[in-house]
Amino acid sequence: MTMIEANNLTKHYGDIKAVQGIDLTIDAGSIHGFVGPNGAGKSTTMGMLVGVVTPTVGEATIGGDPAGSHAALEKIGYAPQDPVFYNSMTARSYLRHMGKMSGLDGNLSERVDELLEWLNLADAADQAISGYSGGMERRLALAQAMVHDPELLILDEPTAELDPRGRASIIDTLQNLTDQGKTVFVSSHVLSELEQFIEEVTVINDGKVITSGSLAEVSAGLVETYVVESTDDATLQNLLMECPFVERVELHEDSGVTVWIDDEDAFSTTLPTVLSDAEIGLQSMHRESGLEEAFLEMIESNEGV
Ligand SMILES: Nc1ncnc2c1ncn2[C@@H]1O[C@H](COP(=O)(O)OP(=O)(O)OP(=O)(O)O)[C@@H](O)[C@H]1O
Repeated sequence: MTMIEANNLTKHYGDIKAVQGIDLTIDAGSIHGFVGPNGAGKSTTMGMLVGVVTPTVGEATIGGDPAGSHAALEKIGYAPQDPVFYNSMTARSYLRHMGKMSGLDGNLSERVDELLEWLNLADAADQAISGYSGGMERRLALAQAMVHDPELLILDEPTAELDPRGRASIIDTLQNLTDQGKTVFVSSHVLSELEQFIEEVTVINDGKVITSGSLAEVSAGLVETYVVESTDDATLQNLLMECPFVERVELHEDSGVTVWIDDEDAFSTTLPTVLSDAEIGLQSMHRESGLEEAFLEMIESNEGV
C-alpha cells in the first residue's frame, strides 16, 4: 500500500521556485529519508504533504486521501523544524492538551505517560517547557507528533542543531519507530545522520529530485576512498585494479595505496581474500572520504540542473 503519493508538487513564492515538480511514492511501513542542503525545498514539500502549505501546482495523497483533508490529517503525526510550544506549560500538560485536540480522552493519561517514558522525558514531565534544552524540545516535538498514534510520521530535521548526545537519542527513538511498523518520512541535510536507519532516500536540491531509491541504490554510484598500507603495496595495487568495484588505485611514494571504490560492502568482503591469496600482510586501513563527501559532490555536480 502506498502511504504518500505526490505528483508534480510545486510551490512558488513570487519569483522563488521553492519546489519544482516533485514526484514521490512512499510505501506504507517504509522509513524514507528526505535529504538536501539548506534551502533545497524539504520543509516546503513536507508542508504541502501535511496541508499547511498550498501547492502552486500538483497534488498529494496520504493513504489515498487528499493532503490537507481531515482523513489525511488523522493519519499524520508532524514534527516541524521549529516547533512552537506553550512555554509556560509542562510537557505533561502540553501533551494532554495536544491529545485532547486530536480527540483523545479515555486513556489519555496512560498514553501521555507512555510517551514521556519512551522519549526519556518522564523526569522532566512536570517542569515548564521554557526550561527545556534543545534536545528535550526535539523529543517533546516527537512525542506531540505521536500522541494520537498516527500511521505516518513526517519529521522535519528532528536532529538539527543538537549535540552528539541529543542526536544519538533522537536517532535511537527513530530506530525504535521502525520496529513499530510506522511509515516515517524524515528530512535532514546530513545523509550520515539518517543512513543508520533509513531504507530509502530521496535527495533534493533546488526544489527538484536529484535521485531516489533504496539507500544501497543511491549510494552505489557514490565513490568512497580508502587508504591501505600492506607488506607489498605494488602487488596489492595490481590486484585491486582487477576488482570490478574499484575505480582507481594510486600507489603512494612512501607507503600505502589510495583506493577509489563504488561498493563498500564488496570492498570489505573481497579485500581479506585478495590479501590472503597473495600472502600480503595488512598493516593499516582507514576510510579517507566517505558517503557524506560523495553525497555532497553529487549535489554539487547537479547544481543548477
Ligand atoms: N514562506 C516563504 N516565503 C518565501 N520564500 C520561502 C518561504 N518558505 C520557504 N521559502 C524559500 O523556499 C526555498 C526552500 O525553502 P525550504 O525551507 O523548503 O528548504 P529546506 O530544504 O527545508 O531548507 P532548510 O534545510 O534550510 O530548512 C528557500 O529558498 C526558502 O527561502
